[in-house]
Amino acid sequence: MSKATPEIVQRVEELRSLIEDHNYHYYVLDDPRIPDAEYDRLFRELQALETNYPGLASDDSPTRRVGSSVETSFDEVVHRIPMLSLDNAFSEEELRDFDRRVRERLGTDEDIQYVCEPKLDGLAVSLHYEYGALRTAATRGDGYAGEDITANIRTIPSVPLKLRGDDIPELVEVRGEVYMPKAGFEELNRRLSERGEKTFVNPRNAAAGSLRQKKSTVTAKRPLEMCAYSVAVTDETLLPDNHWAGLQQVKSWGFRINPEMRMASGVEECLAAYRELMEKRDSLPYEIDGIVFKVNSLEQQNRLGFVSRAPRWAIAHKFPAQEELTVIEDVEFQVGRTGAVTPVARLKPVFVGGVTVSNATLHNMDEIRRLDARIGDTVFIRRAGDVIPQVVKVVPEKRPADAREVELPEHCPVCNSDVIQIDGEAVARCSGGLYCPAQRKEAIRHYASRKALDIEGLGDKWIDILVGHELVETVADLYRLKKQDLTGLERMGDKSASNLIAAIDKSRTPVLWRFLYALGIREVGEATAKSLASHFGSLEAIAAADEDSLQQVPDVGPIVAGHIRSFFNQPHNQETLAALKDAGVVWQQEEVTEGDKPLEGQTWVLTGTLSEMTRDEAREKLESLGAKVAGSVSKKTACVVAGEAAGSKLAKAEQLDVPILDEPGLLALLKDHGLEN
Ligand SMILES: NC(=O)c1ccc[n+]([C@@H]2O[C@H](COP(=O)([O-])OP(=O)(O)OC[C@H]3O[C@@H](n4cnc5c(N)ncnc54)[C@H](O)[C@@H]3O)[C@@H](O)[C@H]2O)c1
Ligand SMILES: [Zn+2]
Repeated sequence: MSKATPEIVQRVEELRSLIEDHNYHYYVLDDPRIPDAEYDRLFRELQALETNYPGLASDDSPTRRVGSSVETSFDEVVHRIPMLSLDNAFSEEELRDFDRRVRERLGTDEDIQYVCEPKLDGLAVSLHYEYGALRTAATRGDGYAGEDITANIRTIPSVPLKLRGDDIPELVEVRGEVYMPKAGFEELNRRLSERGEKTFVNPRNAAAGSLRQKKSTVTAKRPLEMCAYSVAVTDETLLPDNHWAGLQQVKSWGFRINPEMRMASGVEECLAAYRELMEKRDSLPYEIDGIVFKVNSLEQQNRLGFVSRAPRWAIAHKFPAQEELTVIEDVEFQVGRTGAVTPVARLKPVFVGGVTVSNATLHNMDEIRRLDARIGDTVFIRRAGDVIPQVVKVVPEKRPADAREVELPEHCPVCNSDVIQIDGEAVARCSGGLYCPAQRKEAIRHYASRKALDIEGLGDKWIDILVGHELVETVADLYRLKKQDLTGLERMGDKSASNLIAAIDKSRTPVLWRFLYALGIREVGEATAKSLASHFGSLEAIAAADEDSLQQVPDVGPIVAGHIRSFFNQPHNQETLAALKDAGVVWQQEEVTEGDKPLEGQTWVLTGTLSEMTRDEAREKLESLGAKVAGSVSKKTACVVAGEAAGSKLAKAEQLDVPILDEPGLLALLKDHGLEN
């Protein structure tokens, strides 16, 4: 063995202090500064140096100790039996080595019986029960003493406060993992980020942060669960002689144990269990970062014993890391089909979660500001399962001097229309909705939809074909299509081509509100389109109105007015409207069209005096919605409109249980159907 050079001595010192520092951020602050994979590399580098240069070994080294000594406001709990860590295997080879060492130490060639347990990614807790009642709960801390978190533990529903069953030993210690299921983690982070608060990097840190709250009322609101994975009692004869049976005992006392747990005989079965669990990893409702193999026989466990920080009878075979560090090389903006302009980080390619990742979403500008992410920054990338990779954290210490802030582009990178960020909305949008190629299919789909121009047969399939063959770029192109353009396209027969052309043709004379709605202006739904149409009377008037005049219209507030204005301000949208006109599309201010008679088949009765309109006007309006207006009330009457001083007809309606509407009710109904007074 060679003697350590000064460089090596220095590196060992450096690694020790780095690791101590990372331990502090991870275990005490629950806010790691580097991903676990990165930490594990530093740890292994130190382990390797200490093995190669035994002269450098030291009891103070983090490789000999567990966790981090904690100085917190929690009371200290000294562990009766130390709470150790686990050795890791990162490859099949390392697992085989472990199994070989176990057999050598036990002096046997026979297959070892192992219990395979998912390695839940949370934090270890130790629970003490006296006479079956929960007394104290502690975190692992530095392995010898942890924090008293009894009040917080009590808020976790899967922790029994009293053990079930009869012959329970006087003193029982159950250990297990407290963790936060994936769904609860996503939800918690969503809530935190909405409030602009700091989010958790992963479910493990969220679980630790939640359990180590000063106020147990906060912990109670966090979705924590617990699974037991070991048990100890003062009198060992009271327990079965193997780990598996011990866990069944714990289960019978009312604890949850992990349902994926199984037995394996020999290392090959362990490796098979590893592969199977790995397959399942993404579909489990909680995060696991590997599988723990434990020698089942307690007698064998005792013979194997411990080294400084871990038992010799167990090992954690790790899964590929789901978090890694990389660098944001650039941020580009993508335009979605509804015009949302989304920042995407271009990354220095990094292998994470089993694949090479070179892009990650940054969601929106608020998220970038919350993370304080800049181009050039070193960041944590997280890729768990099929979820799109996310930037979860910036490492501020690694920010280069020339890091650049991310700016929202003023113009759509696809169509060059203005990008609009409305106050109070997180998402920025391209305002060239009618023209923008990124929004093309969605714009056509909306234009043709039932409530808009109702072009029968123009569904996703046709839209894909028409756009794919570049026959249609904007909705105006629909009206230039000829049958011969369509026949022969992907299985489209003569008949369906003729039908489509006919359906498009039928849509040339829409009523104004439908046309307005069909334009797909953000936040202009059916009701708003109706209000706008009846208020302004023509598209030209709406296009020319300023934000103040737009806000005169009921249900148009500043946000909607902003969207309308920016839509009509876009030259490309104006061109498309002109092209529609050229193509012979005429929109008309006719209030109710054939087929849009919501009161069809109903008989209404008017009684009493109305203040806002005459009875004749009310009758006309109801008739325009399809109602028949009659003079007397019967069981068949759909509704009676009762104004001031209504008399016998109202009484009759009440007697017959016919619905009654007062004047404000009538006005609201008419307004809903675009009939303003
Ligand atoms: N990113 C950082 O800065 C940083 C710092 C310190 C530690 N870490 C990470 O923490 C880990 C090392 O910490 P560790 O000492 O807690 O070891 P560990 O997490 O690798 O293994 C021990 C722990 O596994 C857990 N566990 C889950 N299921 C279990 C089961 N069925 N049986 C027994 N234990 C089970 C227990 O909480 C136990 O304490 C590494 O993954 C390391 O990357 C990261
Ligand atoms: Zn655009």
